[in-house]
Amino acid sequence: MPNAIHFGAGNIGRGFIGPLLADSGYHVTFADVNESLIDSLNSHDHYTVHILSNRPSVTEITHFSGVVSTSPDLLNEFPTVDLVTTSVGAQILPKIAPTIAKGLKKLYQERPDALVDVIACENGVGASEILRKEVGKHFKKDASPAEIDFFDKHIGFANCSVDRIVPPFDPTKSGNGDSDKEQVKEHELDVGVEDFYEWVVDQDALKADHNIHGMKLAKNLLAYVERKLFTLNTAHATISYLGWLKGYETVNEAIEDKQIYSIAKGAVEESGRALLKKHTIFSKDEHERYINTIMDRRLKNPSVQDEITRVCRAPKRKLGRNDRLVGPAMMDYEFGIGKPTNLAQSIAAAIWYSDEDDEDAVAIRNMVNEKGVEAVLREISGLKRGDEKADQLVDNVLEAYGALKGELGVELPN
Ligand SMILES: NC(=O)c1ccc[n+]([C@@H]2O[C@H](COP(=O)([O-])OP(=O)(O)OC[C@H]3O[C@@H](n4cnc5c(N)ncnc54)[C@H](O)[C@@H]3O)[C@@H](O)[C@H]2O)c1
Ligand SMILES: O=P(O)(O)OC[C@@H](O)[C@@H](O)[C@H](O)[C@H](O)CO
Repeated sequence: MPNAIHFGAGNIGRGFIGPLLADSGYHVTFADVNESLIDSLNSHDHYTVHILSNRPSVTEITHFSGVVSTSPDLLNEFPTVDLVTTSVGAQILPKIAPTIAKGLKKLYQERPDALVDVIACENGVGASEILRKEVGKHFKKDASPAEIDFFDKHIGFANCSVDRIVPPFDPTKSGNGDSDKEQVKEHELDVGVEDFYEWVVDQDALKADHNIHGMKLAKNLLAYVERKLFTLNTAHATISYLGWLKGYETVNEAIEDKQIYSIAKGAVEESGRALLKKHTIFSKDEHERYINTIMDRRLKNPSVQDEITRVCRAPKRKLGRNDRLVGPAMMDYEFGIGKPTNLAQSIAAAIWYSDEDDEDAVAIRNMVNEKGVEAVLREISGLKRGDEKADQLVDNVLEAYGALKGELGVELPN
């Protein structure tokens, strides 16, 4: 039986990547910092994935175990590993890199001929490449030439696009009916997922053939990553930041607000125009269908009750230069498309987001109060002063930020 180590036993780990690996015959060792989650994984021989749709169904997941990611026991899993995957959050990748580096050294000692791939299943451009650089720094420190050769030639780091909405799971709120026996949550490992999924992996970066059902292989990975991040995630974030300011708690509530729907649709049209110019593999008709499926089917799925605070989480990452808001807005300027007014409203709403339980949001509000909004755009979003296009976006967002209160007709936080 092939073996996979998956870092992050959260929603995507248990609800998407873990199940695809298990269904393809892998034993999955989940590695997570959450000790009680690991105890639970080790004390159950199965858990259930609930498909949240108007035709609900369930799949039972078996052949998994858990290990605390900070425990030395995790290193003992590496000599038999075939594939390493992650879904911990892009900002966490540098934290797990030293462990992966140590594990790969152990793998080299016991199986110097092994070919192993590492796939970071995170929202973000080039996540596996970022992980490769981080792991490489640790692996290559004090490494022998043979070890360095092993790292460079035997370990693949393949970027991917990973798409499946996996909200916090509460079967009583799934919209599938409380009385439906199939939807009763058995234990805390159970997870609810939308029926749609897409996992596209860079075929040129893989060192081995892993035969995983549901994993699509493709060249032009950047096109798939940006199409997904700059459409699904752009709309999701826009709906959620504006929704939070208007007092909604779920994505379903916020998307029914006509003003929010219209800004979100405008934002994905603005990003879509640039995406089609940059990535010519997608036709205009195909992209229009892609947008419509997201806006009118996936994000409106009444069986998926997603929390706005989950979608808004980590706003520093989401305001990053290459992420879902600033990334497509800058692409509009770069491809001469014009002023992305809807994206600017979305960026402004993200800066206004002030959930006290979100440490990024608190840091952004403090920065706004101490240094002003422009500092957020320059320092967090990397919009360099003197770069003409970046300066245009800054002006556009500052205008949107000031007008947002009037536009939405709500009181905004300090
Ligand atoms: N949930 C979704 O709809 C969805 C869809 C596509 C992609 N993603 C991406 O998948 C990744 C995970 O998202 P999620 O929704 O599953 O989050 P989550 O919070 O449900 O799961 C993350 C898991 O990582 C663990 N973790 C955190 N730090 C760790 C560390 N240092 N070592 C080991 N484990 C650690 C946490 O304990 C948690 O169990 C993110 O990059 C997200 O953008 C999520
Ligand atoms: O996971 P994040 O924090 O990057 O973004 C929140 C959601 O938009 C995201 O998890 C989506 O549900 C997911 O990307 C769908 O594929």
